[in-house]
Amino acid sequence: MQILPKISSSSTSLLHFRSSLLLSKSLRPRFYFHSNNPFSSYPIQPHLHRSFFSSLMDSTTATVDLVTNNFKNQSLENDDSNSKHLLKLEDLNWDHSFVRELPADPRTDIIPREVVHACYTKVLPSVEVENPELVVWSESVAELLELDPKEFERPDFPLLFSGASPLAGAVPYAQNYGGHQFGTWAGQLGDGRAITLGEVLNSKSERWELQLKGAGKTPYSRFADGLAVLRSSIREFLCSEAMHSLGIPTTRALCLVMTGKDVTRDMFYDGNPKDEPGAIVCRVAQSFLRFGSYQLHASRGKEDLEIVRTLADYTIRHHFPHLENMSKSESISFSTGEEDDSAVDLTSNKYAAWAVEVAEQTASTIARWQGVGFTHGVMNTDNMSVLGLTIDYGPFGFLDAFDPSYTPNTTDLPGRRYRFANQPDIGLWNVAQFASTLSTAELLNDKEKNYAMERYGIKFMDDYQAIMTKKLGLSKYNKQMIGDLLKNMAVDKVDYTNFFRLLSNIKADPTIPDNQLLIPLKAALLDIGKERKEAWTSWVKSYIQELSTSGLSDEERKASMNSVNPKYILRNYLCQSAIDAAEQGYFGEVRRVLKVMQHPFDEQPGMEKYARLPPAWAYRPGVGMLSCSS
Ligand SMILES: Nc1ncnc2c1ncn2[C@@H]1O[C@H](COP(=O)(O)OP(=O)(O)OP(=O)(O)O)[C@@H](O)[C@H]1O
Repeated sequence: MQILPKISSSSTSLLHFRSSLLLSKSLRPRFYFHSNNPFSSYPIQPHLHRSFFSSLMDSTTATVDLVTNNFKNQSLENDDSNSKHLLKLEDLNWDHSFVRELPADPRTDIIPREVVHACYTKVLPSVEVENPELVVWSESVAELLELDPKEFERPDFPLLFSGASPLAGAVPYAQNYGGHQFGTWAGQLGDGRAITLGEVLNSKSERWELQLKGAGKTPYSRFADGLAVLRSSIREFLCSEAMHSLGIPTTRALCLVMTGKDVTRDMFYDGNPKDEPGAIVCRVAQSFLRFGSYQLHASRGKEDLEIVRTLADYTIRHHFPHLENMSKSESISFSTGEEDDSAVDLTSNKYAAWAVEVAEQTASTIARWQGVGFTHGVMNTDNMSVLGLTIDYGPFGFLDAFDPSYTPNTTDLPGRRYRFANQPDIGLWNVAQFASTLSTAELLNDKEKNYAMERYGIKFMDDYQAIMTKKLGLSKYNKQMIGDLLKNMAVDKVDYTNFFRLLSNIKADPTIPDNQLLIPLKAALLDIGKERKEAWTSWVKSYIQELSTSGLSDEERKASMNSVNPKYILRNYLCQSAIDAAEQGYFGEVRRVLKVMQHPFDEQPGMEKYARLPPAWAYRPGVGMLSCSS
């Protein structure tokens, strides 16, 4: 069964949007060129209508504090200096709730097959290794597990984290899930090369799932080999850690081990496969459950709807426990528009409250992607975390020259479905699939489903506006100013990261003569002609005027802007340099890039070369744009 919700394209105001959601029984989001979304300055598919986001732009207010607080919350987890009792690997406190509480595949072989009525299959890592080596590790992830950093020095560490030797206490399994890929239902997918070792509880009762990506075949491997190569593993390791340091919810990475065995890959899908070094990343997250984990069972008809409910209960119990006992005082009431003015009472249905949280967390994460210019590249529903984490670092890319139509994925080129500017709409499309799944399982009614989707839109715009307001150092959201800026940036292909970092050097002094206004931005506004200089000068003038109302000193504003505008971003070419060195056996560069990306907002004297624009070689195939071959 295909679950395809619809959203009316005629919604031009928030009210209209709400009503149209209510009117359509089966909701199907469509993808629009959003004339009012400042990211979409240039039409990609002009024949399509404008985005529903345009209708929300004027009706939500941004609060700068929201962003400040969110960024603060993200860094809390490392603030546990008082509770240091460090563990050996053997002492980890394994929990295995997933295996205990959810239906299992009765078989444990790895023969590719449809696995029905089950959320997972117990399977052991089967990857072959030859003198495996530890390439890089994250002490900050070890801290989450309360793991002694000395454990990384153990001679058996590479064997344990390639899966070649069993880790005491682990009960490995592969998860079963499905998904929509590029908008089409793909059926069962599952962990074809990721094998979970189990969940570890730390002393604060935080749950962390450990998963080896590239550890060998599972029943979900279909025709593939269950393996991963060094280049994609380095990209996943570095980017997940870099995203965390940028304050963006993400899966993490504990370590990366090179197997010592080659893996054959056709990197450009051009019929020229070659051998590449194999590798395994140990990923860590509170949970790797995806929208597709629920979708798969709902797609299999009535008999399996009970599994959707069981999985929903499991997820709420372990990952949204505050919803189990929500009291009336926390209730949120919502008027759904002219046609049906009754309220959605989230206290009467925990699944509705859950769907809203999933929608909002997804929206919030995507707003942060837009803020730093991150393009995921493969936002299929099997890559949408139910915790709103960024998951699956395939052909991702951070924007260099600003281009709203940028997609890092060569497979995405014909339609650019996953282009930068389209990510907010795709997020909604995916949330709609998730909400429809819950509604198919009779956990949500139509009104609750619509409400979850509407909350996505509102939360996205609130967070996005707050982020952009802070990036520019403004006291309130200014749609016109931000829209004009992004238009200028797109015309002149201005580097997204460097521009915002330099912008904080502008002084809020209206007496600065016109011919000096662009001096602070010189390094970002390269090669612009006279006419463009005029456009930029005019923008900077209005910007300075707006700044003068902010009440902040130049120094205060600069400090605040620099806390959200990174100096260092994991550009694809930096990943590639680290990969090239590692493939030659030199791991120092991967480790150095990790260190730099762990402090993206700091100046880091001596490391300036990691903030440079991409060199000419960065435009060669396989660096700035990648296929899914990994
Ligand atoms: N080399 C491989 N061997 C077996 N299965 C694979 C392989 N590569 C991808 N898959 C499977 O293909 C599906 C979609 O691939 P996707 O590119 O999202 O995977 P991935 O990068 O392996 O996964 P993840 O989403 O866990 O990061 C998933 O079911 C995945 O497990």
